[in-house]
Amino acid sequence: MDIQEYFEEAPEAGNSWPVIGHLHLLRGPKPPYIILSEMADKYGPIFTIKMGVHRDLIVSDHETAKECLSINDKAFASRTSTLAMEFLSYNHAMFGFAPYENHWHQMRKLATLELLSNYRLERLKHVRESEIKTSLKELYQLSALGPEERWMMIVGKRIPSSGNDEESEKWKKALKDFFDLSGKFVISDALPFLRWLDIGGDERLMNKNGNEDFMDVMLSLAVETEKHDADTINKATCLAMILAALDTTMVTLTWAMSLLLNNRDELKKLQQELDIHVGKDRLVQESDIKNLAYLKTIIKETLRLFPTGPLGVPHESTEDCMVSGYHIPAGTRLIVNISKIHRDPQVWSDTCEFRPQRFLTTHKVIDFKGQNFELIPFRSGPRMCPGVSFCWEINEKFHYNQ
Ligand code: HEM
Repeated sequence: MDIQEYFEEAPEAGNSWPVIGHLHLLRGPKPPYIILSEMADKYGPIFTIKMGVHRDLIVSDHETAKECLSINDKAFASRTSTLAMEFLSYNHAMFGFAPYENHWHQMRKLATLELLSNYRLERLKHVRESEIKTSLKELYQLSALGPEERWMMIVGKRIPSSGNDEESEKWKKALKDFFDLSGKFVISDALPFLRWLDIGGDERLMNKNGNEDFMDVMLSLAVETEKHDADTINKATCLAMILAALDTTMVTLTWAMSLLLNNRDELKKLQQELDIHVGKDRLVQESDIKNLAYLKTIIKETLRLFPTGPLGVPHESTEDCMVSGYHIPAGTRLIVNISKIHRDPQVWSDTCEFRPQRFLTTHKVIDFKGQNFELIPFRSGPRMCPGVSFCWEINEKFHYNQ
C-alpha cells in the first residue's frame, strides 16, 4: 500500500506551524519511522501531524533535535499519556513513562544511584568476582530466568544458577505482549470520548496484561510518592529496568552480529583485534573491553544504522517554547526521528553502509553520550537513557579503577 493511504495533506494556512498533515492511522505494512522519514523528505526536518485531537511535532535533523532536547530540554521532558501506558505502566508508576514530576525525579534518581551508577559498581568491588556481573551479559541472560532470580540479580543480591523453561516461556510471552501493546496507538488515544466503546478490544487486553504480575518478588524499599504506593512503585520500577534493558541490548547485539556476518572484512578486523588483545585461548572478559577500540566502533555503527528505538520514546511539552522559529504550545508531543538523523547524508557518507572505521577517522569525535546530536541512539537531555553509562563507560571506568 502507498503512503498516501495513511494520511492526507491538509495544510493549515495562516498559522505559525510548519506543515500540518492529518495522519489517520500509523498502521500498515510500512513501519511508522519509514512513513515519517518519507514525510520528512517531502516536508523538511520539522513538521507536525495531527492524530485526532493531538498534535505531534516530528523532528528529523540533528540541529532541530538539539533545539528540542538541549535548549528546550525542560519544556519537552514529559511523556505522553496513552491508554497503553496507563495500563501497562501501572498508571505511570513506571518512571520511564511517568510525567516530568516529582515521582519521575525520585525514581530516576533512585534507579540511577542504586542500579546504574559508579557508586553501585564501587560497592560491588567488595563482592566476590563471580557476583560482579550486573552487566549486559547478565541482562542478556535474564530472559532464561525465573522471576525471583531475575529480581535478585537486578538488585544485586545473588546471581542465579539455572533457568526454568516453562517460566522462561511465560516471561518471553509477557515481554512480547508488553512491546506489542505499548506501541499501540488505539482509537481512543486520538478521540478520547470514544474510549467507552473499546473499539478492537485493546483496553480489555491491556487491562488483563496490566493486572498480571511480572515479578513475584517485590523490592522491600518503602519508597512512596504522592501518587503511588510502595508496592506499585517496586513492581513498576523493576519491570521498567528489565523491559528497558533487555530488548534494547539483545536487538543491538543481534544487529551487530548480522552486520558483521554480512561484512566479512569488518569481521576479520575485529577478529584480529581480539587475537591481539585477548588471544585464542580464552573468552573475552569485561576487563578486555577497554582495549577493544574496533569493537566500540562496531557498536557505534550498529546503533547508528539500527537504533533500537528509531523514533525514541515520545515526549510531551509542558510549556510553550520556540523551535526553529516556530511557536510550539504546551501539550505538543515530540517525536524525534532518530533513524532519519542517523542517516543524514549531510553528516554521514555512505549513509546506509556499515562503516565502523568512520569512528576512527572522519567521525572520531562523535560519541553517543548526548552531546553530539548527529548520533543519539540513547537520545539526550533529562530523559536520556540512564542505561547508556551502565552499558558502556561505567564498565570501562570500573575496570580502569580496579
Ligand atoms: C542498546 C541499548 C539501549 C538503547 C539503544 C536504549 C535507548 C533508550 C532510548 C532511546 C530511551 C528514550 C530516551 C528519551 O525518551 O529521551 C531510553 C530510555 C530508558 N532506558 Fe534505555 N536503551 C538501552 C539500554 C538500556 C539499559 C541497559 C537500561 C537499564 C539497565 C535502560 C534503561 C532505560 C530507562 C529506565 C529509560 C527511561 C528513562 C526516563 O524516561 O527517564 N536502557 N533508552
